[in-house]
Amino acid sequence: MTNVTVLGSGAWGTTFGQILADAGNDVTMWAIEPEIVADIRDNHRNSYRLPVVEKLPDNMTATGDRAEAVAHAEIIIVAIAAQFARVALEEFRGLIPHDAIVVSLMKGIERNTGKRMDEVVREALGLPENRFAAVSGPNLSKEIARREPSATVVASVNPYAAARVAQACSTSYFHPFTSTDVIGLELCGSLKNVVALAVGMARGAGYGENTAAMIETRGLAELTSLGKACGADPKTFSGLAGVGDLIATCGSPLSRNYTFGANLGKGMSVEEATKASDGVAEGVPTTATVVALGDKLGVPTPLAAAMTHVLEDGISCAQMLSELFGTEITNE
Ligand SMILES: NC(=O)C1=CN([C@@H]2O[C@H](COP(=O)(O)OP(=O)(O)OC[C@H]3O[C@@H](n4cnc5c(N)ncnc54)[C@H](OP(=O)(O)O)[C@@H]3O)[C@@H](O)[C@H]2O)C=CC1
Ligand SMILES: O=C(CO)COP(=O)(O)O
Repeated sequence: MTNVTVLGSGAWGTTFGQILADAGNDVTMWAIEPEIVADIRDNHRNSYRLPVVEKLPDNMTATGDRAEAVAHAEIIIVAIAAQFARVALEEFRGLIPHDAIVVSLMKGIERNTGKRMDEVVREALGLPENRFAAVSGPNLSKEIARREPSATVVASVNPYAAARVAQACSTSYFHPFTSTDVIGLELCGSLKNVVALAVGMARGAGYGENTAAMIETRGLAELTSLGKACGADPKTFSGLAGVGDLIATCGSPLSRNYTFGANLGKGMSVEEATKASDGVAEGVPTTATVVALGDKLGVPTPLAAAMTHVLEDGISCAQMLSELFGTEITNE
């Protein structure tokens, strides 16, 4: 049994808390909103962010007090919307036990710095690399909340930390694999959201399997070249966190990114799609950072570039696809 604290009680944070509790750990959820804290602590529910679960496990509680939340934590999980992670975590600096492992579940890139979540978490908390792990994979929260079988990847440069986190979140329905490729894992999770926005948009506009497969495959190629240029292990891109998550996210209306894109494809504006979204669609703020990263590293990112024109200039799905093709015939 391990004391685990989850910072952020959104859909995935709460679901992951349930996994950890099912695995036999004592779980403390932290949320910024007092009514979410009270709901989890007193009613064993999170009716605000995860109403699909009727009763959360008994070994799962909540607090809104930062110091109390992390005081006895051996593992601290971070599941906060990526653009707010830094500001939220800076409040925990100095409160984290000196030997706790900190784990990011987040899938996004910080908009004003272009930094990955491993970098943001470590900078905000002053955390050494060997106490950080990232978790990413095809993990649609609502399916896992219903305890449907699924798998994920836990990556850390410290194999002991990865194994410890994997052990803590291993249940009969949730199977973690380990990896040392933190950069690859972070990029897979962040970039597949951009691809899911585009696939969702094509679906919303009424296009079928060929168009979806074309966007997914070109998106994977983009993700792989950018990842390689950042120093990721190319094998990660064909694994669960890469192709696996791409298949899940691009194929499901349970994905907020897919749904956001689908709403754009049906004719909603970015503002309307944001209002309609059931939680954070991380691909939206991440798309422009992908283009900037590609520019910096000299890697073409035609899909992300076309999607920035959707998000910033409101171009249609047909225009986005025509931008993606370009005018030249090239080698695949
Ligand atoms: N849902 C999923 O299926 C999966 C999600 N992820 C990733 O996990 C991360 C969290 O996703 P998810 O839980 O689903 O998102 P939700 O939209 O359900 O929740 C977002 C969370 O961020 C918190 N938050 C936002 N701003 C702040 C702030 N300033 N300070 C503190 N907390 C803040 C919210 O708090 P509050 O509720 O109080 O507003 C909430 O707990 C994302 O990066 C996502 O990509 C990864 C795998 C699967
Ligand atoms: O990352 C996810 C599935 O692996 C969840 O995707 P969304 O954030 O688009 O809902």
